[in-house]
Amino acid sequence: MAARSKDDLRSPICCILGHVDTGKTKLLDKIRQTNVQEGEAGGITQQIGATFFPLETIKQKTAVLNKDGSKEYKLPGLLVIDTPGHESFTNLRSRGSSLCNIAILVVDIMHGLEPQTLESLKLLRDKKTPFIVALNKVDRLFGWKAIPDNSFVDSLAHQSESVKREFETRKDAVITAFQENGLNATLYYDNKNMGKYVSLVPTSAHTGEGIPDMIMLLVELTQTRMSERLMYISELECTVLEVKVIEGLGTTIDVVLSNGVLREGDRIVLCGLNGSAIATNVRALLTPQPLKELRVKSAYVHHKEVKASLGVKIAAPDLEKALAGSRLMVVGPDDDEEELKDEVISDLTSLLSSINKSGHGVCVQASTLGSLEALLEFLRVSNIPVSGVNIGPVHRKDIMRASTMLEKSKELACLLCFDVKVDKDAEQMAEEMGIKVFKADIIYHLFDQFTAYHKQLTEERRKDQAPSAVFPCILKMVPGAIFNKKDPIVIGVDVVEGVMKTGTPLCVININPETKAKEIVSLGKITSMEMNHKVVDTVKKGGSGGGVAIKVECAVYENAKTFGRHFNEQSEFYSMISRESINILKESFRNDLSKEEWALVVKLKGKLDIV
Ligand SMILES: Nc1nc2c(ncn2[C@@H]2O[C@H](COP(=O)(O)OP(=O)(O)OP(=O)(O)O)[C@@H](O)[C@H]2O)c(=O)[nH]1
Repeated sequence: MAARSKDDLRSPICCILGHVDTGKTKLLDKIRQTNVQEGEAGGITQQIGATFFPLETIKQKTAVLNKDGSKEYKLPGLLVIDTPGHESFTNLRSRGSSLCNIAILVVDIMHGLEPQTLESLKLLRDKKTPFIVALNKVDRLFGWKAIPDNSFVDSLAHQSESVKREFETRKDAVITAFQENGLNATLYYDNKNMGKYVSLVPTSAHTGEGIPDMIMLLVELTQTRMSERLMYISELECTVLEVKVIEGLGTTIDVVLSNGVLREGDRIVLCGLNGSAIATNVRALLTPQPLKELRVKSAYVHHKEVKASLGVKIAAPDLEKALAGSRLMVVGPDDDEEELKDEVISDLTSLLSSINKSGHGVCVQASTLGSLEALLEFLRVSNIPVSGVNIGPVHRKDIMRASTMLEKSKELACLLCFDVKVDKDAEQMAEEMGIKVFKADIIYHLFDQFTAYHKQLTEERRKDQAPSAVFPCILKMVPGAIFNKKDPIVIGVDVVEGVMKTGTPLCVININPETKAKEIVSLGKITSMEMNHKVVDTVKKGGSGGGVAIKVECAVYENAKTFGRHFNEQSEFYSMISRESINILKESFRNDLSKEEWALVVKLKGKLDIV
């Protein structure tokens, strides 16, 4: 255990999340913009997938809020995870809390809460990650007068009454929207209870206003509310962000070291794409060259040892199949390598075990372990079964896997792709085989696409099956209402039970006078119905009033049945259901029948001896 001295404090790791175009990148750029003179010690350093702000920079950036010098700074710095491309972004969103101590959820003050804001919010709450909300783009309030890089409170005080009013209205709308999503939020300077309320920091990534407030809040929140344990270097905690091929280095992994120390030559284990763990030795630990040394030939600085928290590139053999989102562990002198391998791979296997063992479900594909986890959880909650998963770009073999569902269920013969590329061959193959491929960068868009497709297929199937669907009914003849005795039979009936539809085949049950055996006699199908001189196609129990005239036609003339011989005024007429027709009802018309009508299906099944 490292000594609990100030040298061993680690910097908190901060992620930025939010809906597209809210200004995440711009905010990052703005806080990265350095006032530190070139070459001055303690400057901001760009790391792999992250930017490090040393204490000195933090002090400078928050100076407008600390004019009397009363603020206390206990941190060595702050590591802000960059979210340049989409891939690492989703990775961080889904794996967020495992490497992120605090998050900034960016909301565009002009747009309020947007779909992805809610998705990010859910993730932060699920993972119990503390966060603040940057209410960005305040400079877009009509008539805003910018005071660059100023504290927000002071800037607001300089605005006209109408700007202040617009700010209040928009801020209140955001607070209400958060409330509707079960979250208490308030302006950070009104927040007296950080445990209960989330702080809103108004910012402008364009003018820099509110950015001192945001950084100060991050500092205060992390140093007061983060447990000491998290702050001190203890066990190694390291997460693979991205797997990248770099000329001259081969396949490398970009990792965030969130706790502990990594050394050149360390034996490391991590999760592999094919479900087995990778064990290899660190050949090089690399960070980008500081800006002032760009003239140096090599793009990277080599380190013998790196200490949390930071982003670092690892070059090592056998990383081709490394899995983004995976944990990385170091095999210590007392560790059993096999045990560690089992441990890292358990992240993947526990995910895989959550999928449907019966092999009935959609296939899903995601960019990283973290995003796969988020997607599977979403599908589980949405009751969409999953039969196969994979990570990385979609190839032909993934389409093959999805095609095994074609025979069982067309709806489920699809591939839900979250933030992954689909190669051309695979796309063509899917098209030829009739496998639907859905692609989206936002999880619930996949859900929307899938449910829309599901609905469309259900509608198509209902249309196809409608002629074979037999709704249950029991009919009685209205006394004397015989209009035609045979082919077509035309009689007046009442619906005693269930629902009568045009197209329903009818039968009667007679007892053979000699053998006393039960005989089910098919009469033909109802081809038309008329009530009060109007053509109708559905009549429910109790809805037949003074009777419905029905025409029953038999497809084969020789089979035609006659009044007086095969049925009479006392006969009960039944829908002639079958095993097949019941299955169709269950599959496509389940919700069209009431509980009572389903009970009638069971009753008719008994009467007609259907097993
Ligand atoms: N007026 C104003 N515009 C802003 C501000 N922040 C961002 N923008 C603009 O909003 C647009 C989106 O900003 P980005 O920083 O790319 O947004 P993002 O959230 O990173 O977007 P994605 O990476 O697509 O998710 C750009 O045109 C920015 O110039 C702000 O504070 N004020």
